[in-house]
Amino acid sequence: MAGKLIIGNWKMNTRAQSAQSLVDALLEQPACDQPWVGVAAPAVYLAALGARLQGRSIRLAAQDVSAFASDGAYTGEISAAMLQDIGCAYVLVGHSERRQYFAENNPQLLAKMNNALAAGIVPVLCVGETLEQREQGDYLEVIYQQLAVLAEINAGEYLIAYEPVWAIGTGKVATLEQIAEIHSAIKTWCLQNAKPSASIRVLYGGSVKAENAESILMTDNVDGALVGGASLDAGSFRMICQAAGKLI
Ligand SMILES: O=C(CO)COP(=O)(O)O
Repeated sequence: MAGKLIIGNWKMNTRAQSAQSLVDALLEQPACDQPWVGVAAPAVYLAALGARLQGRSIRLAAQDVSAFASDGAYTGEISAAMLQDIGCAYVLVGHSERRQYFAENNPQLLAKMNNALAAGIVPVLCVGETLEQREQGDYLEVIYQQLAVLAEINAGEYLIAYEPVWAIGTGKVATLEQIAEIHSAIKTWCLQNAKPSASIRVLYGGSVKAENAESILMTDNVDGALVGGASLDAGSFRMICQAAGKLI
């Protein structure tokens, strides 16, 4: 798909009613009800939102998927097949908050990626360095280690999201130069090391807002945005989607 992709990551926010209202508000906006717009809602609301989105263009996304492939005795887990069953098109894999709070590592993330791909869901591998890693200067090495998962994947369509940890929820957006440097490095690494599908697409995430979306989306090698806080406000998210729509 050409053009820019926008995925809103709601994280652990909303209630059944507010999740429904948010999706309803987005569906009313032609800029948002597009196949290049996705919403990553909390797992417990995905089924209801999937039903609401049937026949519409906005894509449903999950925030995580189990590393276990098949049904079975894995209390609390949600499989890729379950996510596919309720209409998820995308799933986030290895978000920095999951790496931080759940110690997710490359072997687990590879299993999650493969499970999503086997279920026909496009996984979005999230990578990014902490402030300390950036200040130490070895941030590219950190990102390459996170990307190493992709070298183990044989086929299938996936996305990458570059989210510098220091820019998430902080209001500190990376500069356009920093974004361009990393996105270009990610694509070069993938060309040399991964067995990608048709194209390598890299989204940027970290304090993307209505005010900065257009300049970020116009930056070299930025194929879209993964939006946290601003995706919880229908007006802000609409403006970000509008900025993306102008660039098709
Ligand atoms: O983590 C993010 C999206 O996955 C970014 O969050 P913010 O847009 O709130 O900084």
